[in-house]
Amino acid sequence: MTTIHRSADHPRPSPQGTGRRSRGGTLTDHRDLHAFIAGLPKAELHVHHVGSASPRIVSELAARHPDSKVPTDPEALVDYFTFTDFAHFIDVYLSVVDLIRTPEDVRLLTYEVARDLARQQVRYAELTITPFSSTRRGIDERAFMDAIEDARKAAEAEFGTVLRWCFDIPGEAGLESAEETVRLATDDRLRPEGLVSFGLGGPEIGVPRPQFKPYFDRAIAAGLHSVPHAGETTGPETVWDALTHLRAERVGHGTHSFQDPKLLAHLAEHRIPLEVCPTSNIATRAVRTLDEHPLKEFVEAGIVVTINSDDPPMFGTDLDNEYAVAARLLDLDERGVASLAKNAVDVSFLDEPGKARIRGEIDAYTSAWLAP
Ligand SMILES: O=C(O)c1cccc(C(=O)CC[C@H]2O[C@@H](n3cnc4c(=O)[nH]cnc43)[C@H](O)[C@@H]2O)c1
Ligand SMILES: [Zn+2]
Repeated sequence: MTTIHRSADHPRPSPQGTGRRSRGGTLTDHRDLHAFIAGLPKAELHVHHVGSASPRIVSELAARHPDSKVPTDPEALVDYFTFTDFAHFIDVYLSVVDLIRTPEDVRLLTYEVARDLARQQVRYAELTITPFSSTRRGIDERAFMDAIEDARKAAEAEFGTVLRWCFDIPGEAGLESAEETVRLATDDRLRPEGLVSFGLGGPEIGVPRPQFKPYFDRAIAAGLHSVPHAGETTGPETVWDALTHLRAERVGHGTHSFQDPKLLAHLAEHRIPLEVCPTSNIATRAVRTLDEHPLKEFVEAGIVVTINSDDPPMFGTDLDNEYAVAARLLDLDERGVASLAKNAVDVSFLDEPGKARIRGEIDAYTSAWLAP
């Protein structure tokens, strides 16, 4: 694993505010900025389905399936969700995947994840789902698609949160998983209405990106957008591979891009956004401390960045906290945070009327907040 080590160590990340100009020209207390973020309409572009299972959802699933090794007690879950490295994170992640055994589990998870997003004023989310992990565990493919679609429609009607899907290949599971994922994503009889993109997740070490080119070609030919993870735990060459071979339109993480100035310039020039997930990078130990996170270097290089939560309960975070972290790293006031939130809307795969509606909400909320 390529790990960024640049300054003194810190414990668990905690966003801190600095004085910033705000309402009526006074300095913004960081508590004000947190309150602003909490009410800000947002879009989340990089968040995993199973990785979004809150302690409440995990407990409910574990109670349904008591033979699981996943603890049901929320306090024990905090320890369980402390990772020694990325490989350990994936082991724990798969133990939670093992809790999802029936279409009703899939529906519960999806619907409850939408409820948690709505609580944070998330108006639109692209949820990364790994259908291979469920179908290989015996969930019927038709029932799986119906469960996510049923939850999507209910969530939009009841919470007002629009969900879309990214189906990702769990790369370490091999080309069999790639074939199965692209089949599920492109078969007209199965492909869910909410599916907009195609991804690649799991460990990067020992899982070269180019081998997945034929599967991305098929997904792209079927109208899906390409959004692989790359440069999370390996270097900039993986990001180049994702751009060249997988035709990435956005890059999941892209953290180690900062090691290659030519790559930074390319991402900026071609307006290829990075889906940045700061706390995730600390929790999986891809980056040592938040102060060493390259977010600011990306912005200074002119790259479009979006702020995301990845696997929020597993990383002890949520989207609001990720915006607070970004505000601190980039020294942003309310307008700066609102502009970050609009980046995510702009580069999302939502239709134009939907984007215009959320942009309008962000502007109206920000103006009302800053009004004297
Ligand atoms: O489901 C299986 O049986 C299976 C077998 C072998 C390997 C895998 C995986 O590698 C699954 C990885 C899983 O992790 C998800 N994920 C969540 N957060 C991240 C992240 O920060 N970076 C990369 N992957 C992540 C991803 O969606 C994969 O589904 C599974
Ligand atoms: Zn991810």
